[in-house]
Amino acid sequence: MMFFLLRNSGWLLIFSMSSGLLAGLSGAGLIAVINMALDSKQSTLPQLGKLFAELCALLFLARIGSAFLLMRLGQNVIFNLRLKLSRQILRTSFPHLQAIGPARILACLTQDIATFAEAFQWLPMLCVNAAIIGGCLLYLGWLSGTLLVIVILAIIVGIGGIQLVESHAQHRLSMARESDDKLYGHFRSLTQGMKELKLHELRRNAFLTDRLEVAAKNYRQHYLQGNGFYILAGNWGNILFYLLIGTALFLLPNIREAVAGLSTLACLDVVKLPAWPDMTPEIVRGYCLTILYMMFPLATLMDGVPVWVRGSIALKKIEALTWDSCEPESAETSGSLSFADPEVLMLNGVTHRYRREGEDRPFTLGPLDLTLQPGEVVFLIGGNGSGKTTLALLLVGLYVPEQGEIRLGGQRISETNRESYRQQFSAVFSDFYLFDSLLGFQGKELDTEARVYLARLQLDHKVSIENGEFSTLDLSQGQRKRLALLVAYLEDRPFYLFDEWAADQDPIFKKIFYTELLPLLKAKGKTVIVISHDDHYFYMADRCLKIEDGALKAIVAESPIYERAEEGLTGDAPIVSN
Ligand SMILES: Nc1ncnc2c1ncn2[C@@H]1O[C@H](COP(=O)(O)OP(=O)(O)OP(=O)(O)O)[C@@H](O)[C@H]1O
Repeated sequence: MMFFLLRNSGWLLIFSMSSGLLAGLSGAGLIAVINMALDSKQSTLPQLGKLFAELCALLFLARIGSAFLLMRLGQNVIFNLRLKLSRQILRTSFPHLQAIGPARILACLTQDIATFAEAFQWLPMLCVNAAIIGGCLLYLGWLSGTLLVIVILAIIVGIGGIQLVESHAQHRLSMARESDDKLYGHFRSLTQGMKELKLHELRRNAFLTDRLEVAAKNYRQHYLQGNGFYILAGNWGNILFYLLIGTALFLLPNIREAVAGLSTLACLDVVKLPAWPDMTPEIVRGYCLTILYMMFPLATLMDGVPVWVRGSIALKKIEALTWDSCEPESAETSGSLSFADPEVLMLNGVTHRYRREGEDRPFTLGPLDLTLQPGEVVFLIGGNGSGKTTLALLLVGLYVPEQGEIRLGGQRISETNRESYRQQFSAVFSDFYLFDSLLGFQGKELDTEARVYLARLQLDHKVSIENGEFSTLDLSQGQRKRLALLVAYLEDRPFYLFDEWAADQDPIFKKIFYTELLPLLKAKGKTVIVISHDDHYFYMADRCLKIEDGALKAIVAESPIYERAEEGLTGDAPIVSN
């Protein structure tokens, strides 16, 4: 974690740490002055008082400086991390994001960053307290080298004990974090499957007890064990300091007598034993004061260690989400080749395969060849799981063909121009997402233009648009899909893809979609790919392509399904004729 900080804001970290060190040294200096004042004559008190006031001011300024700098550093790092992570997610290939899964990504964006931020809130305290302890040790060394050795030995024993439990604690906290991922997945099911859970008591109970409760229990268990070890370690360190005070107060002043008594008992030669320091009352008082003064920083340090460890685990977790950030952030930076529209789109021998663990026969789409002409309306039809959406994702460039190639206007689509290629498509997927404003659109006439489409899509009585913001998104699924269509219209791109767009529309709007909106796009020279199960409207397509188990078949005019559609519906007259 420290390397991460140094990499990101090295100078700020160095300044804040130096300031923390100054605070620590001034704190230790204050103890020394107090100790001297307790023992000094009346005549030296004014000088000591002046020194005391100066050290107080220095401590105040250094602590504030260090805390502010570290707070700023922390917030800078969190800000950068949030943006970097979001950018990385957007640059990661779509299949990789699918493989990671939304629960893990969400846990990373919320939980891990929050834990990391929490660790940062401790950082100022950790640094200042570490510096205070350092300063106190220096003062102890100045008081008596022997006492410093004893304290350092105690610290080594303390740290040894802490190390002993730390690996266990860290392991448990890592496991708690793993359980957290699972919990997030269940929380997603809880919020998204609300209706299904409410309607089925047995399912609800099974979900609560077998899934959510188990994951929550695991989390609690690992968290308690992990932090329990830290509590043990913290208190072990604490009691060690009382033992040190006891040693100085009761043992060391009588050490000669105690050693002599013991050696007589053991028949040892006392003269060969090392001489013990003279423990003057001033030294003992200074020593006890310093140890007492060190106890609070030490306890804070101990409390902060698990937070710091959790922060490190969160950071590792963030870094472990190996984003394959190979995609350029924007079409301009991708070294893109521009595509003049309208263009012919060709798929030659394109394949895509899903690999899933434990699956005997992975689904494979293709190899398939397909040519789409500008201004063509093509319907993609086929049974569930036949590969329509997979083909759609390949067409829009979200999936990269494993074999074969895609060409637009003769240009082969590769890593360098894929981002530009994707910008040629407007799509409404069956699992579309609707933003609450017209993000990424510019122009003074945007609201006016959008309002025209709102009226055409019969949404103007439900939604209004002001400065590109929709007044509401609390709409039915069909209405929300119409808004998504409006956004697609405004994008005005050469290729349109609708994945079962009409599935949620009522018969009247279905008819408007197939008989008016699609011909309008065709008239504008757009290439339109429509995934549809509405065989009543297949006659509106220039071509119908059927997918069966990943293989593409063109349905020619003589095909029964096409004929049936043509026979049944040639009488449908468009409602709007422009
Ligand atoms: N992300 C994925 N990982 C693994 N397998 C997948 C994934 N997405 C789809 N599949 C599998 O690929 C096959 C084709 O899926 P696809 O979604 O393309 O079908 P579809 O024709 O659009 O179906 P539907 O009409 O039900 O939407 C299915 O067998 C599906 O289980």
